[in-house]
Amino acid sequence: MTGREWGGEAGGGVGRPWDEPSAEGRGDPFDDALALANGRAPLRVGPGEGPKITTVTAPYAAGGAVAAASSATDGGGDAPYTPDDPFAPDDPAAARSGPSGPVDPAPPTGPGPRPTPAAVPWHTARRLAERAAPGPLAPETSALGATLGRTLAAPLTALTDLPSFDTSAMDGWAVAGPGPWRLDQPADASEAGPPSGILAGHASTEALLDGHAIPIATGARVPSGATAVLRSEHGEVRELSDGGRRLYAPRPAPPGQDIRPRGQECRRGDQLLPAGALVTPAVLGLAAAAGYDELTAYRRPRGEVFVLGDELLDEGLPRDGRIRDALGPMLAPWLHALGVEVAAPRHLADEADALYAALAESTADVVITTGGTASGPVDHVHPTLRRLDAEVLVDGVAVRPGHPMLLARLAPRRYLVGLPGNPLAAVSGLLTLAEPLLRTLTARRPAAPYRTPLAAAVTGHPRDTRLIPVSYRDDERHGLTAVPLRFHGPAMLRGIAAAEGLAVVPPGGAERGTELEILELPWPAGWSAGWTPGWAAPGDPYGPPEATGGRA
Ligand SMILES: Nc1nc2c(c(=O)[nH]1)N[C@H]1C(S)=C(S)[C@@H](COP(=O)(O)OP(=O)(O)OC[C@H]3O[C@@H](n4cnc5c(N)ncnc54)[C@H](O)[C@@H]3O)O[C@H]1N2
Ligand code: MOO
Repeated sequence: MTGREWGGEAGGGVGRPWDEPSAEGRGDPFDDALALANGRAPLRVGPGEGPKITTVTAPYAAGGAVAAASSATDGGGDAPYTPDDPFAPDDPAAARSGPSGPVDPAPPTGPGPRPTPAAVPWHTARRLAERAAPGPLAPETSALGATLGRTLAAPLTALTDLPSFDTSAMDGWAVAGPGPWRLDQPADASEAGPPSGILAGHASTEALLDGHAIPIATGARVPSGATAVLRSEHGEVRELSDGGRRLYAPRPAPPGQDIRPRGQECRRGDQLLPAGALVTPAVLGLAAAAGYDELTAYRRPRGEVFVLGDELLDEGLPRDGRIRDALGPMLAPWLHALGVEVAAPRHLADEADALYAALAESTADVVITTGGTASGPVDHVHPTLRRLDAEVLVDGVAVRPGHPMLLARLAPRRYLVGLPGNPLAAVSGLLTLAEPLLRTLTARRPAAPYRTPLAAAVTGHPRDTRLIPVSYRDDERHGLTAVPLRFHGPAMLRGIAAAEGLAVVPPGGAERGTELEILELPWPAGWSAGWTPGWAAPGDPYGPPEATGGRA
């Protein structure tokens, strides 16, 4: 299969900057990685190039004897930590690993030892995930509020001038010509009560005569003939002997003062935002101001989360060797922030048939599984994908934590991201594979590349990229730096919970002061905060009991 065929499903109608040829060229590294991920020989692998197939020697060990021997110091192992705050300096013992061991080249049909293609480099995996889908899902026209977090499928064009009439910017008087002015009352002013003048929303049809003034409120339509607005604190009203009143100003009121002219912000037909803009709360406000009741935005992908693991509990304290599910509560809102319409996570029993049935029945655009990606006795993800004849696009990534993560195409335009069960490894898989895939499906733009110097050295993995939670520090001496956080073991969430991003540490590590790429987390801006899924009461990540779909 060529690279073009591989990305060749019907497109979604937007320009795709990612179609540009990459520095790695088209076809070869991607096709080779894809072929190997599906247990086929790469199209062409020159001497010393490309991934290699090795053979498993130890039961359930994806990495064989060498991986088992190195597990205490592998990115998959947890370095010893003192109970300390997560902002303490990184522990250099935290990320060392031996090379992958040999594996059997023939794919077995059940869980356990299996051929393991050498992991795809981290940046390549992200690009494969970004290109896995041919483009965004179909655009849909929805009520304004329903488009929050989606991407505009068409430019936002002003349906009206803004402001749509000459508007008073201040409370005071509309005046015509130079002062002093004879003070009028609007025709509908009541005899009793204080003079209100022209209020916002009450269009005056009477022209203001030269030398006259009329009270006006902020936001009210300025009457024709008015040349300026005089603020209430800048004028003085004096009673006249004829019963009338006169308005005096200590300074002249230049023409146009405190009037927002019609069309100041935009003219009808002006483009306010291009197609591809993310619908934020501010965009909703702008669209409403510009006259929109609904918007056309790309549909959110429908996502399902299948949480695998007989050891997982939905509530209470860990007990009897069982632990709380940390991933269901975390992934649903995180996926929502990435643009997914996510169903209540379902726990599935560690049974191959349960996973097979769930995947075969799912109609979601994107299925996320957690756990079961390795080669243990109940790790059913790989065998089930083979049983479903899914096309594995990425099978293992050279990143710590999270290296057993995978990406597969279940059917045209339906995808599965297999996240490892260790919670921080799952976060790594989410940002490495799910985020770029979802970015394409939702037509979101990639975050601007962002690099920040490290506040402290970070030990690297000898061959793999490392993702490490960081928090920003800004001080006069060093400026903005990224502080590596502790508690970044694959099974830990304490570091990431305190983090503002994940630093991308190259193989071999990075010295203090090295500028590293930072993966932003979707919530620092906080715009998706407060989301309550339709399927769950606050604090109940699994929704109603009938939606849990399995035992806890
Ligand atoms: N022999 C080897 N064993 C393992 C290797 C290896 O290379 N050789 N890799 C390790 C790494 S690294 C990871 S990551 C895990 C991936 O395993 P799975 O994806 O199959 O995940 P599980 O075995 O189901 O679970 C791993 C771990 O995570 C806990 N877990 C699972 N789900 C949850 C959840 N929803 N909330 C909280 N914790 C969860 C589970 O109890 C296990 O402790 O494989 C290693 N093994
Ligand atoms: O260390 Mo594993 O890498 O938890 O993915």
